Amino acid sequence: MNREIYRVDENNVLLLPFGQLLAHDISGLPNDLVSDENGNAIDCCLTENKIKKYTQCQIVLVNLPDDPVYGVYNKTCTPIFRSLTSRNYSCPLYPTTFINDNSHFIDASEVYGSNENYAKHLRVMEGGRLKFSVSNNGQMFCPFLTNQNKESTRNNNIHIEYDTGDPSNGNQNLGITAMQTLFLRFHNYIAFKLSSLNPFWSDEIIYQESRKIVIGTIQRIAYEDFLPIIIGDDFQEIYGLNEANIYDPTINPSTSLEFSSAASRVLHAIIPVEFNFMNKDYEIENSIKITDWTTKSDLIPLGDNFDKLLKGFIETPGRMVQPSYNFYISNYMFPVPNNPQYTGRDLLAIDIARGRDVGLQPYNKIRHFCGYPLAKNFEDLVDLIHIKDIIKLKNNYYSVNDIDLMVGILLEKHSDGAIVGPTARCIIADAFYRYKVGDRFFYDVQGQPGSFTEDQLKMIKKITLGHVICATTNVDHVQKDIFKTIDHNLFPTFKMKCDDEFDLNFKAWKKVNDHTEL
Ligand code: HEM
Ligand SMILES: [Ca+2]
Repeated sequence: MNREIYRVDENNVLLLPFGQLLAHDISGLPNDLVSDENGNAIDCCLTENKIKKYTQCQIVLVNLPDDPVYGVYNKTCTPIFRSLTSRNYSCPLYPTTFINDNSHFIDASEVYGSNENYAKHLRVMEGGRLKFSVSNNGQMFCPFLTNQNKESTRNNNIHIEYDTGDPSNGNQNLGITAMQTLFLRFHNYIAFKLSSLNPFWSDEIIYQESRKIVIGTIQRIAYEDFLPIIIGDDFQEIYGLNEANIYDPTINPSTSLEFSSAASRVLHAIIPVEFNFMNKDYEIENSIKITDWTTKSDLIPLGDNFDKLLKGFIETPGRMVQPSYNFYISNYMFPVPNNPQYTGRDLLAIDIARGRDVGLQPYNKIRHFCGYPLAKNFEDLVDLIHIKDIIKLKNNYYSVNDIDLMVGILLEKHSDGAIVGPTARCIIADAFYRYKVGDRFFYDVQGQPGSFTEDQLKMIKKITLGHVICATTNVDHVQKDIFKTIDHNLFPTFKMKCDDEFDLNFKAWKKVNDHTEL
């Protein structure tokens, strides 16, 4: 039985995996399993470990005995781990810095890796291509790692893990794995096109040029198709995010923890209960519930599943952002099959705990930072939060200054044209502004070494996620507004055939002189 009744959105499910891909481009806080002196995994839920013994056990979640879900399983503790910090050897005292495993820039690090060694490891070193595995029916996937080669960190029931630029998250669920696959294929597709146009190019030139195009494509989709849905067209304009990009070396392009550990996670609310596998006739052939699909990465290369999964993303209406996550993700995330003891987790509880782990300022301070009055009491929150929610806050927090950032921004009324409220919108816009203006290699920056030519830029600006899907899968129709649900019966003309409309031409990369180096 589906325990979840939720409002659906005009946006489709595809917004979710693309959003997650982007989220893990800019951040990945390592919070590894804790081991003892002998390297054995430690159970943070054992009484003696719960609070003091191991620093990383300090944020275990204590579940109350009357918890409607965990109470039934007599599960009084959920083991989660503190994020790792970096050592600071300098003299003056600085606040603790949290390690980010992924490069902060939006640079497709989830496809190429965040350091040179890993980037090399992912390459074939021939024809500019990335390594890949081939399924039984000849389709390309991220390289398969079997459990014999690499032990699954999450669940030893997974038969395949994929080698991606973001090893910690690329295997987390079918959605993100599908996006990793899509962009791996897109890289190799471009590499093939460029090497056909310029047969004299070396592996290195083809790899770097293809990589630049993939990064440019992800950046363009992020700013022109994805972000306006999240923060609203008007706000994006007012914030200066649509202006011609002039690199400013004084802008810090690092990921802020307010963004990665709170504002971006508001989009966890759009995680649906199920993913649908849909065939060419728009029939749902199979649906996988959240409690299952986080552990089913081996489903993707079977038969036509990959195409059907993408079709399902495009055609299924998404979940609306609302102040709660779906029932399954907030109770049963990452279950361990065949384990008689219930072990699911609560993503929302983890998000709140993570905010405390990394020391986020409370909601009241951040909303003030975003230009709203500092609330002196709960009632002052009424400008941004509905009165019925203020009452709930009052029942759960002692002071208005205690409200967790994650909780406050989830409860804010959505801003006009946006799917988040004013404080989340402000943090998200700030992050995207800095990723763009502070990035010397952002795709539309001109006059830097390696900047695209005018013709190349024109071409990049045309590439939508629809083009990427058409170029790399057997999905046959996509819509121009790729993140909107379009009813193919009511609006058949909004759907375009991949063959006709989504051709990609890379002639702007053709070098006339065989000796020209890029
Ligand atoms: C099926 C979909 C998703 C699942 C199952 C999922 C699950 C998770 C989990 C388990 C974490 C780590 C929590 C922690 O220990 O702190 C996480 C972190 C995060 N998620 Fe999601 N997520 C999903 C989709 C998304 C989406 C759509 C976004 C945003 C657009 C997003 C943004 C983030 C961010 C920014 C982090 C923090 C990354 C870091 O700094 O480590 N996630 N997510
Ligand atoms: Ca990155």
